[in-house]
Amino acid sequence: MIEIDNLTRRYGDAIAVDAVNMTVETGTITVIVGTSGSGKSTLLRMINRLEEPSSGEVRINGQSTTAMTPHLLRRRIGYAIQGHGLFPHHSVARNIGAVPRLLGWPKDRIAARVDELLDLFSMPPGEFRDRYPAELSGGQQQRVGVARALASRPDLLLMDEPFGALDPIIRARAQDDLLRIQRHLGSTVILVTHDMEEAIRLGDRVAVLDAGKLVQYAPPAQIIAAPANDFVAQMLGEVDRPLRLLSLIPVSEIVEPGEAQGPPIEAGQSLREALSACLWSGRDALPVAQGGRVTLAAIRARAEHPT
Ligand SMILES: Nc1ncnc2c1ncn2[C@@H]1O[C@H](COP(=O)(O)OP(=O)(O)OP(=O)(O)O)[C@@H](O)[C@H]1O
Repeated sequence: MIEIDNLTRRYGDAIAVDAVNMTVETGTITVIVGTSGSGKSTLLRMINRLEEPSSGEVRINGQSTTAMTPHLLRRRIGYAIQGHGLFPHHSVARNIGAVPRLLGWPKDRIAARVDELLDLFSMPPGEFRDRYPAELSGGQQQRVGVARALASRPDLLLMDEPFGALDPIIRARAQDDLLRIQRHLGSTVILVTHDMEEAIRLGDRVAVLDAGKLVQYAPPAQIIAAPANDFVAQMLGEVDRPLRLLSLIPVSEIVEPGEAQGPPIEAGQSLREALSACLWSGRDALPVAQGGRVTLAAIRARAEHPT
């Protein structure tokens, strides 16, 4: 568990992060979202002490980070940034193995870990381990950056706009990769983005920052259904709120007995996908592969503003 306790960072008279309190559960993804200059990166960088707090503290599993040597702390915490920050003159394998090497792992253990991570990120080791960053696409470089951050099995992975530079299709794939790998490894992830869509897609909990203050910290469904103030509502974009809400609810929640025509939808797919299938095919109900049906009327009822 990561406890952020009254964490504050001042630069002269300006307050970049203003008395933030939040608790991050082990094995979850927390996304910090806010507009430019809201203090997201500063908050993230105080967790691994790339920035020192002006006041307050961070505790990892009950232990205050102020008591730890910064560079030793940083070896325990993975850190991935936009533009990946790979060493250009080191091979992919050497880049991924950087922290395990610092930790003194034996060579064969590092090599096995590099191959395991490349496999996990769908980059065949035989093809990729000896390449240099310049011989990779932007998306592949990004994956190597995240693989490097995960290499030593850190307790915690901090990610600062890791997918910011990617085009929308590669970005969606990178997000899926992260979700899959996080579930597989059970890592605790804290990720910074300015994109609310990304926050809702990835976060078990979403922390909204405005001018250094934490204005809401809640699961995505709650942020959408009950934004804490106008700023959060604005970040969500009023027009898309019903669709965002539907994207979080599986078909299984509103499946009902009965028949429907046409190709079936899976119970695990989202109501947003079901709505899209209804609109595209002009039908007002879809059969569900696991039995029963889902109707347009029931989807509409779930998209209405919660009272
Ligand atoms: N080293 C510094 N010296 C002075 N002010 C700083 C410093 N670093 C950050 N700031 C200020 O602190 C505030 C928060 O910056 P921070 O980089 O944390 O914001 P951010 O939300 O990550 O923004 P962005 O999305 O643009 O990266 C900004 O007003 C910034 O100008």
